[in-house]
Amino acid sequence: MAHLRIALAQTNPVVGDLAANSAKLLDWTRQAAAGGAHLVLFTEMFLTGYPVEDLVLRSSFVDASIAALEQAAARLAEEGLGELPVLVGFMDRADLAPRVGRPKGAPLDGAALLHRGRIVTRTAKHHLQNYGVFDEYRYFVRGDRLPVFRLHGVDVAVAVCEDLWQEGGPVAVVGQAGAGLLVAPNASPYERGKDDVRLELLARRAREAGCALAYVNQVGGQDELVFDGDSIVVGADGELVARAGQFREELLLVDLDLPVADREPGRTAYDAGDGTTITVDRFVLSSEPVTIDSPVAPSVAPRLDDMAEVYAALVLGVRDYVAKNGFTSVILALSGGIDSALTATIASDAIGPDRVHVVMMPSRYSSKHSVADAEELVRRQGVNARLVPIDGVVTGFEKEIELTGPAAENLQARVRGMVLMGLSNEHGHLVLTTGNKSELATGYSTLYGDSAGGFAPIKDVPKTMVWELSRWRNAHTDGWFRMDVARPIPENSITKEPSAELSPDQYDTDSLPPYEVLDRLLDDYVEKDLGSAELIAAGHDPDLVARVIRLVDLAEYKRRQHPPGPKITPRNFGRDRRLPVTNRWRETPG
Ligand SMILES: Nc1ncnc2c1ncn2[C@@H]1O[C@H](COP(=O)(O)OP(=O)(O)OC[C@H]2O[C@@H]([n+]3cccc(C(=O)O)c3)[C@H](O)[C@@H]2O)[C@@H](O)[C@H]1O
Ligand SMILES: Nc1ncnc2c1ncn2[C@@H]1O[C@H](COP(=O)(O)OP(=O)(O)OP(=O)(O)O)[C@@H](O)[C@H]1O
Ligand SMILES: NC(=O)CC[C@H](N)C(=O)O
Repeated sequence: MAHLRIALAQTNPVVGDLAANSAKLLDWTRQAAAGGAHLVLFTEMFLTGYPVEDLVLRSSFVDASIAALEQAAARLAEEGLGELPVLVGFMDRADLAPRVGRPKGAPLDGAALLHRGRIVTRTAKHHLQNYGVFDEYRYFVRGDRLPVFRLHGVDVAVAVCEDLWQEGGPVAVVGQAGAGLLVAPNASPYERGKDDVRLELLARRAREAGCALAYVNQVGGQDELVFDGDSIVVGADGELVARAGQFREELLLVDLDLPVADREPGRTAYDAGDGTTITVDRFVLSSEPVTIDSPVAPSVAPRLDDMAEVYAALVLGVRDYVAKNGFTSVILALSGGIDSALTATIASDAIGPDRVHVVMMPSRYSSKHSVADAEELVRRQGVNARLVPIDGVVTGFEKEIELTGPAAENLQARVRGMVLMGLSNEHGHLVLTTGNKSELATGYSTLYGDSAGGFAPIKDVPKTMVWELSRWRNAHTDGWFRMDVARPIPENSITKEPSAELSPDQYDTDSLPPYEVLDRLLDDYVEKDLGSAELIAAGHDPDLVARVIRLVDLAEYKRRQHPPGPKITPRNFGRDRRLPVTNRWRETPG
């Protein structure tokens, strides 16, 4: 057996900030060296951040990525870290003709090994995923080389993220070619339940590859995606060896006993089992074995439960959107209802209540308890609050333009939106909008009113889960919240019947079915894409199916104008679900 101590750098890069990401590479490599690591692994496209979307189409950005890689190799050596091999993701360019409509030089989702001031080898993602939130085929060409480098007598193979998720390709080739360790840089966004899927997948791939597998994942928020980290090492038998924490940065050091390499260096082409050929390039970096005098105990971070995971994703999504976009404070409208209460709580936990500003804006239809519930939240959390009664503005507007029915009702929501945007302009706060997924699905919000804002923390949270999360948060005071308050949400906001309070005695259930019924139907229609016949066969009421499908379909234009917010379900409104706005296809006639 040979030994290796590997360091998994589960870090939070910033998209487009090559200088900051390079500085982080240096800093974390220094820490890994201090920890006695023999190899450091960074995440997929770490130098550029992930996903960079149409920045890939800018030749200048690809050039900058390659230049940053070259500079990083030199800088590591200058800083005395050259002896420690570093595997890092970056954007590369292939020696290929580009596909139609794309820039010259065909971009690659690449990874490189840096050692002694040089780029020792490069590889690139082979499987280009083009489903869900991903568009890799739009951007990249397929990698067709698989490096296997010998490090202290162990053969180490490299595969990039999606290459683990597909049958055939790099994993199948490692199985044929042989290696002692497979390492994989990843940028795998969070959604509910994905951590269990990942662990099972990695166990299976390790067995297929016939070697241990080290999986390092990005952490942090990037627009509507949240990366959860949760880096994992499994043995060749698929058994879990080590696991990093979720939703936080961590340098995970793992000691591994691995088989001594016995294959000859050289280049060999393999049938990848997916209709392609992959060339394995086996070479020696170092053959001398190492001993590990004081082994590190294998660390398996405790798992968050399901609601804790979702809550952590929302908090991190808000924290990183705020910080990475240069804001220091947020503002939102606080009604005393549960949506704005939960949004305020997430914001307080993300950036601290001293940086959260709430505005209470009662109208003539606001109930007494709404104002009292909002004030109670302010008292519990210590957020900055101001009261702006909107009746005078609404009445002034009505004097000039006569509006009736829904047009008059929406005016209140729009005046509130205007107040928020005014205060945002004046003080530089980011406006958080409070709509949940059930409302977004059915179009139950006022355009340029309560949907106005820059970021939408709970837009992917169905209303029934809004209550669940609120109860969960009131029962927990974990150390990673930036607000150290027990039971931050007034119980009355959780238990009262939901109402838009845009007209007298108005309740959501006047126009919508109970949320338990609605959310089940929305899940089947939006997330599972069932057609109307399948929905009825699944037990949903036929009249309700027709009504809800119509509401969902007609609200596409509102969703298209809604701000981004963190994805937590397998299918969010945004990158996961792209429908035409101008669209006459209907599941049900009418
Ligand atoms: N295809 C299309 N493409 C682009 N724009 C389109 C459009 N169809 C309509 N429009 C525009 O959209 C307007 C209608 O949308 P909008 O102005 O929003 O108004 P609308 O959807 O008619 O009314 C808002 C609804 O949301 C409910 N609401 C409001 C506020 C808060 C809550 C809550 O409980 O949280 C619920 C309220 O009770 C009402 O049912 C039209 O007047 C038109 O200007
Ligand atoms: N009186 C109010 N003061 C301040 N903001 C309000 C007020 N009424 C509504 N809002 C804002 O408009 C959003 C839409 O709220 P609305 O009361 O219409 O129903 P909701 O969707 O159930 O939300 P919530 O549960 O937060 O009340 C609220 O989340 C809040 O941001
Ligand atoms: N960046 C990637 O290649 C990620 C793809 C992969 N299926 C995932 O979510 O985890």
